[in-house]
Amino acid sequence: MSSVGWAQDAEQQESQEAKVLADKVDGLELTTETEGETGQTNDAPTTAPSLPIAAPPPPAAAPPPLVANDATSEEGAVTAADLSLMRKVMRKGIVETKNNVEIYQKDPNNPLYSVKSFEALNLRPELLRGIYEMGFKLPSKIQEFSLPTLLAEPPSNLIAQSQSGTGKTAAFTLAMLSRIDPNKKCTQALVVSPTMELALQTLESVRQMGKYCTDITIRSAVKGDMLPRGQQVNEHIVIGTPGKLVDWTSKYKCLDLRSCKVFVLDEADVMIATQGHQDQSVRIHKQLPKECQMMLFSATYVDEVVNFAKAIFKDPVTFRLRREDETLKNIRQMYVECNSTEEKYEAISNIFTSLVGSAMFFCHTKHTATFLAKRLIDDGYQVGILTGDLTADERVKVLQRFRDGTERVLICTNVLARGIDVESVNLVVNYDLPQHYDSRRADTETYLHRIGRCGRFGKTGNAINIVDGIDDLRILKEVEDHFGVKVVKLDYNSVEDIEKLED
Ligand SMILES: Nc1ncnc2c1ncn2[C@@H]1O[C@H](COP(=O)(O)OP(=O)(O)OP(=O)(O)O)[C@@H](O)[C@H]1O
Repeated sequence: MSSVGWAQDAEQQESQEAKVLADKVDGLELTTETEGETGQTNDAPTTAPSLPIAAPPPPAAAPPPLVANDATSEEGAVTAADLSLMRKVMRKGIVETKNNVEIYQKDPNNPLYSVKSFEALNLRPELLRGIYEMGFKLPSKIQEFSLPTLLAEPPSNLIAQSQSGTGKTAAFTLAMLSRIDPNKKCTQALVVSPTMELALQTLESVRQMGKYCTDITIRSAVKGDMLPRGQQVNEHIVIGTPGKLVDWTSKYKCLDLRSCKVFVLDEADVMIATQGHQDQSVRIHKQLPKECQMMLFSATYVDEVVNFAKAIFKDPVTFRLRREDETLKNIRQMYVECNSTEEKYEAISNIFTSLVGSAMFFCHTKHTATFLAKRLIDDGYQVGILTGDLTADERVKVLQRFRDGTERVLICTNVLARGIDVESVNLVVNYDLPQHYDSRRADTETYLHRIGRCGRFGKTGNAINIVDGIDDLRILKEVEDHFGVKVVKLDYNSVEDIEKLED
């Protein structure tokens, strides 16, 4: 779904998806929103939309009491011994995590490694104050590499790849904040994100890093944001989704990009690879001045996407990873073999029972996510569910509850596969393996992004794939071959394999 081929025509894609998935693949906000949601209105002014401020996540090592199914099964997909192994592995991960970052930042082969300090990157004192207050000590590799490139004069365009959770957001945020001239009251930087959740999360990161740049203004442009009729956006930084930004720039003409100096395409590969997003991104791009600096970031890129980007963005500096470096060693990848939907459910409820920390369970469709959430809730488990079916307000609330630790399990679709950063998440479960439903091949990019919701910035993470049948085993094998990794079967006999995974 995420990369149906960037050259594929939108109609063809829609009809294929309609045929293949009656209940619709969820994950990307492709459509232009309805006028009521998007347009200018005569409603009370909402120029500064109230946005959630991320609360610090609860300590991961203090799991709340389990709700139901506390007894572990002795038979079936996951045995009691497997579960106790998993609990042990997860607990061990939480203890190790505390010391990981400092160790990793001294290892030249690690993506968090750096030789320079933030001071040596010539950042403004206000920005240094902001990032030190966030607890950052040293830059990661992508920050150390990209910031000097992005801040050099004349500005260069950049296409950058770095593993999930290695600080790409801070890299472009610091560059963007450095380039704003607060004396000019107009939009000077635009960030385009594939989903509302990611746009709002980025907004919050920019707020935190820019906390001491008090003269810089920021706003979102996502589903539910409205402007009073006739009002123009004049915030220095605007962060939004493509549909809303196209509406504001082309339809309502309330966002003028002629003074924009920085354009960030976050999750650039999916923005280019998905036809609807590509069209919208190109439309926005056309309104930017020629000299506007382009910054493209993602954890995954296929060659066609990079070639397309290189053709559009003038002389970009490119920073790519080798395939074998794309996966993070601090995420243990495992699988559980099941033989029916019933066994899948049993595995899921057992995993729930052994949970330490927080988890995201990924389903391919809204329909499956709803089914799974309902069944778990009926059985007494406390879970959150987030799919594209919810209203903007509901989505914000559900994610906030998960960040706060009110629910420790969030059942979701690919809407949350990319970019979402919730510190307490130490387990990702693929209830459905990510695949391209047209070709039935593994969707390796989505796989990487999904598992990247844990194991962030040096933390230890666990990914469990629920495998049901021969097709799933084949998909898992494709994942292994693509990344050159071993996904270990979760059973008691593989304890050594599992513990070895991150050594
Ligand atoms: N230099 C740093 N020191 C400590 N923590 C950092 C540093 N840079 C970023 N972080 C933290 O690491 C986490 C992951 O960063 P971020 O979300 O930017 O990763 P990313 O590379 O954009 O991931 P993804 O590919 O999933 O979008 C965040 O919580 C962020 O605050």
